[in-house]
Formats: sequence, structure tokens, C-alpha cells
Amino acid sequence: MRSIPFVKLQGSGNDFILLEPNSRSRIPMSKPFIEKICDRRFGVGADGVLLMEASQKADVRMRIFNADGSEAEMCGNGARCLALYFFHSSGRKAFSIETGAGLLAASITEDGIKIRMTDPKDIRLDLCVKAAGKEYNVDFVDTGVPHAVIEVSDVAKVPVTRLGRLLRSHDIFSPAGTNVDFIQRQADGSVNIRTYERGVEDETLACGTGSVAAAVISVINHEGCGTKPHMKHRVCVKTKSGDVLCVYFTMSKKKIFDVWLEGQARVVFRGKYLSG
Ligand SMILES: N[C@H](CCC[C@H](N)C(=O)O)C(=O)O
Repeated sequence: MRSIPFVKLQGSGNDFILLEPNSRSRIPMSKPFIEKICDRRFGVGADGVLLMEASQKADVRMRIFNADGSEAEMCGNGARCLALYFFHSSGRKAFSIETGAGLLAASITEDGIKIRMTDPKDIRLDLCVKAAGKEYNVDFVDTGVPHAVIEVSDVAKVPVTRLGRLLRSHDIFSPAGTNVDFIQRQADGSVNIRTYERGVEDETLACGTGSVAAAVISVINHEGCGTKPHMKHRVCVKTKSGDVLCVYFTMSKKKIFDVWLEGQARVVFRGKYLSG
């Protein structure tokens, strides 16, 4: 029986187990271990596991494992949670984070935690995706991890788990698969979002990279692709948990850069996981 110290954190309801640096050396990050510790009845329960490691390129390296044991390139809400932990443990309010998708910058502000995300890439608009006998108009963007975005008239009515599961594994997104975001743009330009997350294989209460994808696609579809040089955008994204994430970015001649994700994160509890 091994006692593994951890910190449980959540960013807008997207929750993570952060394994304290000194505890990691004793455990193999195997799929069975991650599935068990993330199980909401037999384990601690979380959407994923975060590891902090030493980095040659940044102040810290973040690795993110989804609840099904798969390792993802990056995690926006996970980065916000890790930033909060790093601030509590180091007192620093600004630092860099290395991820599988590239370098992030984190800063702690009075409004919450801001993460400079990687620039969106591989934008593909108006994909016609056939699934279960229906056709869906899908936009795709990689915001550090892949996201398929579908605009709907009312997110509350979307069968997110059923439809998300269908689209998540569609051939058009193989072999990596994709996260699936259903978005509803409001009259004021804000966006309501619900996300089916790859690797959690269910709807989560919030998704950071998904909120960035929603903001970028919503602006492209409704305000155009940056006709004016260096247009700055701020999009409020209301998540399933009710928390609002703010996404800031600059768009110029189809290039999108200087992307920031801002919102609250909390330490929920500290504990010791007894791994049998
Ligand atoms: N499930 C995602 C990784 C976590 C992304 C999400 N939790 C976020 O906040 O960005 C994937 O496998 O692509």
C-alpha cells in the first residue's frame, strides 16, 4: 500500500489531481493507475491528472493525463490550476510553463489566472460531417489540442454525450480524435459552450482550450477573418458550470495570436491517495 500525496484543484469545474513533485518518483503513470485515481467512486475522482516536472525551456513543465489514462498535449484549465499551485508554493505571480503543445505564460491577477495559450492552428471551416444519418456543419481548430466546434441555437438542448461521442471518433478527425464543443453565440457576442472531452469521454463542466476554440470560431464566423489589421477581441465564454472564462486574442489577416485565457481556479483539498 503506497501513500501518494496530491492536491485536488478545479478550474471552472474542470477538476484535476496534481501529484506533488516529491510523490511522483514512487509511482508509474500507468493507464490503470490514472483510471483508478480519477474514478469518482473508487478513487479520488477528477477529469485528469497533472504532473509538474523540471523543464530546460520554462520555469516548469506540465504534463496532463486524461481520466482514461491518455496523455494530452496540453490543457488550458489544467494550466490555470497548475499556475495557482505554483503561485501558492513559490509566491511567484508570473512564470512560464512548457507543455506538449508549446510554451505558455501564466500570470496571477486580481481577476483570476491568465494563461497565454499557444496560437490556434489548423483551422478548417464548414466541414460537412455525416454521423448517425445526419449531416453536421463543423469547424475545426487546434488550440493546443484538437477541437471540433458546432454552432447550435440552444446548447441546453444538445445531447452532448451522445453526439459528442459520435463526432469525437469520426474518421475525419482520425487518428487523434478530437474534443467536441457545442456553442451558442449571444447577441452581445458572448458564447455559451458545452464540451465533450476526448479522454474524459464525457461532458465536462468547462474546457479551457475548448473555450478558446469557441471564441475564435465564433468571431471568425460572425465578424470575419481579420479584415482590419491587428483587431483585438475579448470574448466571454459561459461554461456548463456557470463560470465565465474570458478569451482575449488579436486577429490580423487570418492570423490569430497573443491568445489569453482568464478565469478562476481553486485548491479544493489536499490528501493522500492509498494506492494498493
Ligand atoms: N481532454 C483534452 C485535454 C484537456 C483539455 C481541457 N481540459 C482544457 O481545459 O483545455 C484532450 O485530450 O484533448
